[in-house]
Amino acid sequence: MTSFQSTLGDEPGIAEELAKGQREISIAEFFEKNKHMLGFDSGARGLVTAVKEAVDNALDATEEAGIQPDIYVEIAEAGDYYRLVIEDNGPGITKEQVPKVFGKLLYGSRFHAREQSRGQQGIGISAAVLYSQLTSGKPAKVTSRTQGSEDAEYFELVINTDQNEPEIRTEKTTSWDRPHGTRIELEMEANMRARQQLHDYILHTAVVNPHARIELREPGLDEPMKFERATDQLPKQTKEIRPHPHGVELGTLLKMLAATESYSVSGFLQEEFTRVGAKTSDKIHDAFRDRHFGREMTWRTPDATEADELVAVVEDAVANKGKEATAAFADELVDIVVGKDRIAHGELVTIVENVAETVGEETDTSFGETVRENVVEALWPVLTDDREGDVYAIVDDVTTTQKDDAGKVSMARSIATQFAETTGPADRATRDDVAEFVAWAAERTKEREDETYGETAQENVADAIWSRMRTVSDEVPKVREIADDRDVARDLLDAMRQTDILAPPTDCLSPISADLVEAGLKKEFDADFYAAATRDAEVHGGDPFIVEAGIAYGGELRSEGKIDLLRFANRVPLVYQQGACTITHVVKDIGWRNYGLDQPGGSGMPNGPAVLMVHVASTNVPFTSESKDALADVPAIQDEVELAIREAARELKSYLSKRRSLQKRRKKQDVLGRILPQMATKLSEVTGRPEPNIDGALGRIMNNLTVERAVEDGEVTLTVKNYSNTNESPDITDIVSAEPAGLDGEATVVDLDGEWFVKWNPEVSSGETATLTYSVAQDASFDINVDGVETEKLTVNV
Ligand SMILES: Nc1ncnc2c1ncn2[C@@H]1O[C@H](COP(=O)(O)OP(=O)(O)OP(=O)(O)O)[C@@H](O)[C@H]1O
Repeated sequence: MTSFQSTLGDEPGIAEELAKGQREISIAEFFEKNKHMLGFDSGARGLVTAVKEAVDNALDATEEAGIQPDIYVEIAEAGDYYRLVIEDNGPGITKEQVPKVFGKLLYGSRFHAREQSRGQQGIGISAAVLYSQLTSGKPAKVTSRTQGSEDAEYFELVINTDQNEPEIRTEKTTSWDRPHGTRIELEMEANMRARQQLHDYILHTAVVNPHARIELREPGLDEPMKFERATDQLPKQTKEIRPHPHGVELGTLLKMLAATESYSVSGFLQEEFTRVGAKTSDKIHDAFRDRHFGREMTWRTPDATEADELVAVVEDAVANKGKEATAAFADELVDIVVGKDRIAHGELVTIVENVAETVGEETDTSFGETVRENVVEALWPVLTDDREGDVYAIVDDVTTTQKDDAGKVSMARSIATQFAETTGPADRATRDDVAEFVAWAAERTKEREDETYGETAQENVADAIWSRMRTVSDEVPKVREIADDRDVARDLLDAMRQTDILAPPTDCLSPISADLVEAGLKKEFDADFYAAATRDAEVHGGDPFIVEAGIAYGGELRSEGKIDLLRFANRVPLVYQQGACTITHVVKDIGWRNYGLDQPGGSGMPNGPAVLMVHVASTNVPFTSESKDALADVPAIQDEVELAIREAARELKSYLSKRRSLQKRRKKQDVLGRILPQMATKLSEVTGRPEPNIDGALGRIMNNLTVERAVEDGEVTLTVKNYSNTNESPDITDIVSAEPAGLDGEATVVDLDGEWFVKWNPEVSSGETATLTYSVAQDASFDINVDGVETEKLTVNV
C-alpha cells in the first residue's frame, strides 16, 4: 500500500501529488536497471554476452559485404577489470554512424529488414557498451576504417542514459593496419567463470560458420585458440523481402496503410506485400467484400411455366412505353431470369440494365433508371416469395435423416424470416449474420418442436446457405478510408489472412546446407559417423524459416552422460537457457530408443557419444526474450525441428544397426576362429586321419567374401568367392616383388620402385566366384590388400 492510499478519498489533489513523481523513462535507463533481460546478469555471463554481440555483428557485417570473416577476440585482465577487444575485417562503420551504433540503444540496420541476420533488434552492442560503462565507468573505445579510406576514425564514447544518446569523449583520425574493419574495446567487471560457455560459443560459431576464421586469446591460455576456415564459400547472399499478407498484425497494417503512396487497395496489396499479384489481389478483394458488405442470397428462380405471370409483372412495372417495346423488354428479361437456376438481387439489377440497353436500342425506346428500378422492385418480391421452401430444401440437404420434418420446416421458416426482415432489399448478410440466423432458428426450433440442432448441424446449415450466397461487386473503399477506420482495416486483414497465398520466397534465408552442416561437425568433432538434413522452407506468422539438423556419433565423443545438444538461430549458437528452448523440448519428446540411443525412461535427453545440432534460420526468429538465448514454443517451428531431427536420426539408426550386426558377426567370427582349429585337431585325433583343411571353412560358415591365392610353379590364381547374400565388388591389390605377366584385361599393373601393384576390381554376385590368374618368377613374394568390403565380412586366406 502506498502512503497515499491510507488517506485516499479524504484529501484533494492526490493525483497532482502523484503526477509530480511521474516522468518519462528512457530505454537506456530501463535496461540499465534490467540488464539481465539483455543477457548481462553477472560478470561471468556479461563477458560471454559482450563477445557474442560483437562477434555476431562482425559476422553479419562481413557477410553482407561479401568478405571472408577474419575475427580476433582478446580478453585480458586490466587491474580490477577485464578488457575485451573484438576486431573484424568488415566494411567498417562510417564516422557519422559510429556514435549511434555504439552509444544508442535500439539503433540498427536490421530491425525493419525482413532478411535473415544474426542481429535483429539494434540493442546488442550498445547494451555491451552500457554494461561496460556501468561496471567500470570507462568509455568504449571504437576504431573503424571503412573500405577504401586512408585513415581510421577513433572514438571514445559513453551512453547518456537519461536521453539514450551517445556522449563522445574523444574523437580523432588515426591510422590502423587493417585495410578495413571495426575494433571495439570495452572494460568491464567480469570473471572467467563462464569460460566453458565462452568456448562453446566460439567453437559452435566455428561449426556453423565454416567460412569464418576466428582467433581467441584469453588469460590462462598460452596459445590462442584458432579456428581456421573450412571453406572459401561464403553463405548465400540473402535478399530482403516485403511482408507476407499472412504475417502482419492490425497495428502494422494500419501503419502501412497510413504510409503507403498507393491510392487503391489493389495497388497497396501488390506494392507493399510479397506474393501478391493481380489474381491474389482480386481474391483478397472478394474476401474483403464478403466481410465488409456481406454476400447476397441467391434464390431459386421460377420455372418456365410461371413465365407469363412474370412477364405480366414486368409489363405492369414499365409504364408509358410502347406496347411492343414493353413486351420485348419483358419477354427478354423473363427469358433470362427463368433460364437461371438461382438469382441474387445484384444479378437481377445487372440483367435488367443489360436488357434495358439491348432492347432499348432494338426498339428505339429508352428504359431509363426509374423504369429499371421499378422493374426490379416489382420483380424481386415475386422471385423471393418462397424463401421458406428454398431454405427448407437447403436444410433438408445437409441435415441427417433422423431429424424430424417439422424441425426442418421450423428451421427453414425462421431463417427465411430473418432474410426477409433483416437483410434489406438485397438479401445481404455476412457469414456471421448467417450463423446468427441459424442459431436463432435453432433456438426457436428447440422451443417449438423440441428438436435440437447442435453446433455441427448449425454449422452445416450455415455453410450450405453461405455457399449459395454470392459475392457482391460493390467498389472496395480506397486506402485512405480504410486507414481511418480500424473496423474496415480489420475486415481487410481478415480477408488477407483467409485468402490462400503462396508461401513467402526463401531467398531471404541462408541455411547452412546439409553438406556444410556435416563439414562443420567433421571439422570440430572427431566422430565415426555424421549425418545432416535440411528441410524445405515453412512459414510462421508470415516469416519464412528453415530448420536443419546434424548428428555426429562415436569416435572421440564423450560416451558417458547425455548427448551434447548444439542449438543455433540464424547461425548464432545459443549457449544459455537450454531448458527453456523449444529445440530442447522437441529433442526430449522424441523416443530416441527407436533410433538406437539409450534414453532412460523412454523420454528426456538421450545418453551416448553423440552431438546433435539444430539450426533454425528465419527472417524473424521467435526468441523467448531480448537476450536471444532460447526459441519460443511455436508449433510450426516445433514440427519442422522434429522432422529435421528425425531425418538425420534415421541415418544414425541404420548406421547403428549395421554396426551392431557387424559387431555380432565379429564376435561369432572370433569364436569360430578359435574353435575350428581345435575341432580339426580333435577330429584328427578321433579318426586317426590327418587334420582336415579348414582354410575356407570360416568364410563359408560366416557367409563372407573370401579371397584366396594359390601359387603353383609361378602360376598365381586369385579366387574370390562370395558366400554372402549381397553382390560385392572388392578392390583387390596384390603387391608382387617380381614383374607379373599374362594378366587378362580385368586387372591393371603399376610398377612402383621394384614392386608391382596388381589391381583388380571384380564384380562378384552373391554365390558367385571370380578368378584372376597371372604368372611371376618362382621366388616372388606377395602381399595383398582388400578394400571395399567391411572387414567383418571378409576372409582372406593367402
Ligand atoms: N562490426 C560492425 N561492422 C559494421 N556494422 C556494424 C558492426 N557492429 C554493428 N554494426 C551496425 O550497427 C547496428 C547495431 O548493432 P547492434 O548490435 O546494436 O544491433 P543488431 O546487431 O542490429 O541487433 P541485436 O540487438 O539483435 O544484436 C547493426 O545493425 C549494424 O548495422
